[in-house]
Amino acid sequence: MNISIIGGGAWGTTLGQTLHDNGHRVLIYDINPKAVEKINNHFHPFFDTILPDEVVATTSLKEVIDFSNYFILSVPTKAVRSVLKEINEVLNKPSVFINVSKGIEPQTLKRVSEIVEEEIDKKNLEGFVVLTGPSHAEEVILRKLTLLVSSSKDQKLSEQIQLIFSNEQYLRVYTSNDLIGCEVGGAVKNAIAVISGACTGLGLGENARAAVITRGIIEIIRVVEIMGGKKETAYGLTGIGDLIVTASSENSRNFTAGKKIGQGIPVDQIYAEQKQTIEGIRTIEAMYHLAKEYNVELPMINAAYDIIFNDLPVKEALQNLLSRDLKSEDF
Ligand SMILES: NC(=O)c1ccc[n+]([C@@H]2O[C@H](COP(=O)([O-])OP(=O)(O)OC[C@H]3O[C@@H](n4cnc5c(N)ncnc54)[C@H](O)[C@@H]3O)[C@@H](O)[C@H]2O)c1
Ligand SMILES: O=P(O)(O)OC[C@H](O)CO
Repeated sequence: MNISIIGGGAWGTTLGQTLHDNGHRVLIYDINPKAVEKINNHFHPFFDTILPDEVVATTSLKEVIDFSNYFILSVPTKAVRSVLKEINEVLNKPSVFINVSKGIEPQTLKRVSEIVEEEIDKKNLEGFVVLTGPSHAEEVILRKLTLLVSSSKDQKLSEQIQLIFSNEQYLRVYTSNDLIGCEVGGAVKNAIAVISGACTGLGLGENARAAVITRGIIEIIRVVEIMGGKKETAYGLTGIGDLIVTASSENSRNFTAGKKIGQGIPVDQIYAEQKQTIEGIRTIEAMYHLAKEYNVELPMINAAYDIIFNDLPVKEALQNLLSRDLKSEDF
């Protein structure tokens, strides 16, 4: 198959290699000419890896649209709406959108599937799939074992995407019928990973990390349920699985950003120093608004919001969390 990849960063380029491994032809589109040049010189734009000659890139949106009717969305979530508007202006055939970005729009609380439905003309929207799960690009590019989940309202389509991405060497894809749960888990785990990193930056230890991960899954479940997903989905790869890999890894951009927050580094400086996408801070903003709008209890996310957006010192935020009424853990 021909498959178009929108966004040739760490993840999009890595998936390009996987699709090539699986016998597909890929064309990557990126707004950044330097990334495109690197890929066309067979270097991964972020990792020290030589790419297969057939993994090629372009800065031409028209070229990537003409190339196929399967589009992988691997730009940061904040760019998804604008890039879809641009695609919609040129697109003239029914197409499938496979989202691999992980976030929720703070202003609208929309998931990427909803943004796609709003921005792509109905006649050209053949289907939507989210492909998500615990997957550091650093490992997938080295073909290290990884499990993902493909989910769509259209079961046949999620099975097709499962087949396209799976191989017997390193990548196994499961399907799920809970699109909302998969989208929400993948997004909210980034917010919890920032919080986990902040604990490490503050000098707290593994006890604190285990506590953040465990109470984090409770906050994820609350969001999944309020947004219409199934809580069981959060127990799987797209929830607990992705939370573990992100909230306990120095490879994670979200964990690393959180660590810097814990060390008292201002968020503007973190964004300026970190070239790659950090989704979690924006998701903390989205979840803070969701908690207010739907009256959901998200104490860790609210504390993180106060640190990042209201300049509350990290130690004070922690003190506030610890001085809440004592309660039972019974489920
Ligand atoms: N890196 C990973 O390990 C990983 C794994 C799974 C999912 N993700 C998710 O994938 C998404 C992308 O992450 P990444 O790590 O590849 O980020 P990245 O910063 O490495 O790459 C993003 C790319 O998108 C390009 N881009 C930005 N705006 C664009 C636009 N309007 N048009 C075209 N290209 C544009 C950038 O130039 C950049 O090359 C994020 O939502 C992330 O959470 C990342
Ligand atoms: O490096 P991060 O924090 O963006 O996480 C990457 C992936 O989402 C892990 O599944």
